[in-house]
Amino acid sequence: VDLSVTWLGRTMPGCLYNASGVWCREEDELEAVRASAAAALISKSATLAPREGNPEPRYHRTALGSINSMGLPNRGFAYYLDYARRYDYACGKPLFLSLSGMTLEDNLTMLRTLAAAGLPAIPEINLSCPNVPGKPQLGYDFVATTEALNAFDQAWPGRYGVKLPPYFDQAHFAAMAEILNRHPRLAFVTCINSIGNGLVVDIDSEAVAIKPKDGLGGLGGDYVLPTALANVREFYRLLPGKDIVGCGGVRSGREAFMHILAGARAVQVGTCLYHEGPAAFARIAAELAELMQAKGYRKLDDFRGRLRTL
Ligand SMILES: CC(C)(C)CCc1c(C(=O)O)[nH]c(=O)[nH]c1=O
Repeated sequence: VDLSVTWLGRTMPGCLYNASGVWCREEDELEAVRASAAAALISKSATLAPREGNPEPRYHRTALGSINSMGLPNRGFAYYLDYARRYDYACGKPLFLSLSGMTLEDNLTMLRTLAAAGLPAIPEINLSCPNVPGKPQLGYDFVATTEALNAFDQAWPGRYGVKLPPYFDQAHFAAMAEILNRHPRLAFVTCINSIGNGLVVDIDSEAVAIKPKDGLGGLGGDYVLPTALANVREFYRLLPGKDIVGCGGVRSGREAFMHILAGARAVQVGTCLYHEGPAAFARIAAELAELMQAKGYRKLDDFRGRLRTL
């Protein structure tokens, strides 16, 4: 069984890697992912300046997944750029850098600096990044998204990707697709980021689970799998020629299989990785291979995007 993935002009040895934000803020975490069965790696969304992030508790696990309001804690763009300068690209595992500037100008500064460095690292720009206060996150503001993508095309000469928040309305899928399809160098979209502003309540303490935002936070894990699959499948249909990276609810070979069936080129693991660590990649890959073997599939192209409707 062959789990390799060819995209962005290269072949990665498998189809699984980390979701930005999980096991990727510090160099030792990135190195642990790279040394694992992960087939690629992506860094924690970088802002221009380092950030402490929100007060703790800011992450909480539940029986069905996770809630977080981390607040973009990261070492700052220069730290991840330095890692990208020293990275051994010949290892065959692509390095992605997630960017989440506090302003559009910061995103452009990071893109221009990365371009000047001339490295094989690929930017994945986080469209859940903060927008003007009082306005929705960038990915939910179609005018701001249009302006941002036009600016990214000017600041970055190569191929890039964006991390999308989940959409829940057919008109929103269509509106975003119309925008994304105007950008030929936008090579991939990663669906989905956490489902925003959930609220977890503890009935014993009669309190919320996390401190920031009076308990509101992004949901991950089992909670988000159907929404993640829907976003993968809709954008797979709506963005011909672009790759979709599946993210959301992957905890075994089964969910990885579902994401690829829905059209995913590669698959990211977040909440499950947070708790299991990088050993999760070998386990999930083995489970996926076993599932493919049982179904008579030899490679991912045998079933990618073949989700049947009734
Ligand atoms: C939510 C933001 C802080 C604006 C961006 C960073 C981010 C965070 C975070 O750092 O809180 N958590 C997520 O689940 N997704 C994200 O994209």
